Amino acid sequence: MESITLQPVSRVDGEVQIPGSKSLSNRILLLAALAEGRTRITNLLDSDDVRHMLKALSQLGVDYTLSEDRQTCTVDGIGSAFASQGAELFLGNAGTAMRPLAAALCLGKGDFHLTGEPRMYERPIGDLVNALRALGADIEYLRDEGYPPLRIKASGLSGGTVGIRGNISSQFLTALLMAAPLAKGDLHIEVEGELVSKPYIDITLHTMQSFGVEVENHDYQRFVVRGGQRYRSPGEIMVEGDASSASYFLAAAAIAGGTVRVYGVGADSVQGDKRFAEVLEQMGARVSYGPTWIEVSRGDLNGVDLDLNHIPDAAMTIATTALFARGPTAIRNIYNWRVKETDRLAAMATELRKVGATVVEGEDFIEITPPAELRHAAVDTYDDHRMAMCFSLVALGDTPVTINDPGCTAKTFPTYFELFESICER
Ligand SMILES: O=C(O)C1=C[C@@H](OP(=O)(O)O)[C@@H](O)[C@H](O)C1
Ligand SMILES: C=C(OP(=O)(O)O)C(=O)O
Repeated sequence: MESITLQPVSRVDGEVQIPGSKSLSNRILLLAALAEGRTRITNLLDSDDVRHMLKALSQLGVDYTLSEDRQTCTVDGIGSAFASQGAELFLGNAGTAMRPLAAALCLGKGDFHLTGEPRMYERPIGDLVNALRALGADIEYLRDEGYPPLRIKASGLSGGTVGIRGNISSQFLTALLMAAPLAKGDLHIEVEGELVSKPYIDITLHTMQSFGVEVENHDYQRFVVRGGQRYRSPGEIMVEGDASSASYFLAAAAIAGGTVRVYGVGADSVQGDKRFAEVLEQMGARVSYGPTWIEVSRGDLNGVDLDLNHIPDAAMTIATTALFARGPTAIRNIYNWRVKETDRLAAMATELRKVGATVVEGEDFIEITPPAELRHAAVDTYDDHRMAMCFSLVALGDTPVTINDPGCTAKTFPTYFELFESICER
């Protein structure tokens, strides 16, 4: 389908079970593959990013079985690093596959090519490659210096002390941390500069702990991981619902509730994006929590001025929620929006203007002043699932919205538009 037009929605109400977290699904799959023993994973996300990880693991010789709905996966861990000759792994545009696999593959033996979609070749990986090279890895850039595709000739990683820059993507640190226990010696990792997207490191440490590995965390500045270890299967592990995916439903309730309750992510969630609900509350929505759910009801929304570096994905949802607030909203410290699925700062500014907002786009911030009346526009989505999902919220005003290429939500949320419809009243 080329585009979808959502007619104006007068009210939203209901309950939604949010599909599994992308971040947890891909971490758990990788660690289950490396671990000793069999792991039964439930509530796995079925989306493009996860399919890329699954296919890569299969090419690397990992045996697993999937249920018919692909949400239960039993993985037979190999109990060591990967060994393979000439594997070419196509990882689409999945950062959670590219970065962690690049590090994990260096641990083993063999020759690997990591490829992806054109946009993946514009997403930086140089900081991670530099750190891996310092630990003895042989990695070659096959096109542009600092970007995939990569060729890795693996022969193991040494221990030692290594620096990693933190200001572009936390996924570089995540990748090093997850590889570290299988390095030959103890690894001391020092974060250089600001660490962005910090809560994703908690997801990493939590997942490693589920697979039997403890990490010394010195205030997110220095990490120590003992080398020569193995991951151990926890037996069974359930993937939480995706907190970033939940943000669209919670925002819809804040704008046009009724009340919406999302199940799968709640107060007990390990995902930083659960804190999106706090931002809605600051804007004026009513929010309540259970251990595994969050509920939001409509409020009179006011604009906010916030540093949302800790929730970069859910922060995009605030940009379109801002269309329904009184006064301007500023979202700050989000430079790395520019190196994700698209340049999200530029894309967001362009499309918000199309629906009538006044927008200031800074190098690392965006300021949005809502229009008196929203305009019907055909919104371009730039092959970015979050652009498509964020702009669906425009239908909560009095005008329709047309979303071009809605199928791009398949990266993390293939069933998004169906579930969104399930809470809409017209
Ligand atoms: O580690 C992860 O699972 C992720 C980390 C974040 O990326 P950055 O660390 O690049 O901001 C986030 O945007 C991405 O969707 C998932
Ligand atoms: C930035 C994102 O994805 P990735 O895991 O590819 O970095 C995202 O899902 O918003």
